[in-house]
Amino acid sequence: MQQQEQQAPSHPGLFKVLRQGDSTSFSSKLVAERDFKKGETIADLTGLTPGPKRYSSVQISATEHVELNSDLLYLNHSCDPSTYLDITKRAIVALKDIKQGEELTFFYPSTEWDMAQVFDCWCGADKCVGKVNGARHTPTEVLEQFTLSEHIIQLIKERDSNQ
Ligand SMILES: C[S@@+](CC[C@H](N)C(=O)[O-])C[C@H]1O[C@@H](n2cnc3c(N)ncnc32)[C@H](O)[C@@H]1O
Repeated sequence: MQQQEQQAPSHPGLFKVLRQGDSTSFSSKLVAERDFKKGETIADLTGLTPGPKRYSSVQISATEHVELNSDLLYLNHSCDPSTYLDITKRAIVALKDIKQGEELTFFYPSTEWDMAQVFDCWCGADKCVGKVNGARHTPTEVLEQFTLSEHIIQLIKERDSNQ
């Protein structure tokens, strides 16, 4: 899905898009509209549609990618993420207690093996990985610090057994 222009919020009361910059700066973000407890399901992932790998897609298996078709498009990457995408349960889940107004983020290599759009991370976390290009390009000891999707765990095993 392309950048959304002033559409009705997809998840009112849960999170909203904070639009900033222009469409080429990719600087908009998603913020919580209420508090969430660690482990809480923030929302189910519904309305997913299959498609090619793109900057906006999420990988759901070794070979499949989907578009989120909601404000979740604006979920940025962080190396100290506040959420993870539980691909098995099709849900976005809080990784820590989140306060209203805080940004919702996830660790992109937790779902993405080899990303379509590589970028230098702006998160500033102590353990920031720097260049974000997908789990394929990230050392196993770094990935092991994060909550990862089953398909990424499997792909890491295959990579490491071939070395
Ligand atoms: C699906 S978009 C996320 C929403 C995006 N911020 C926007 O305004 O459209 C993914 C893109 O956002 C940017 N992005 C997300 N997280 C980032 C981060 N931690 N550091 C730098 N750029 C990031 C990158 O350009 C990435 O390819």
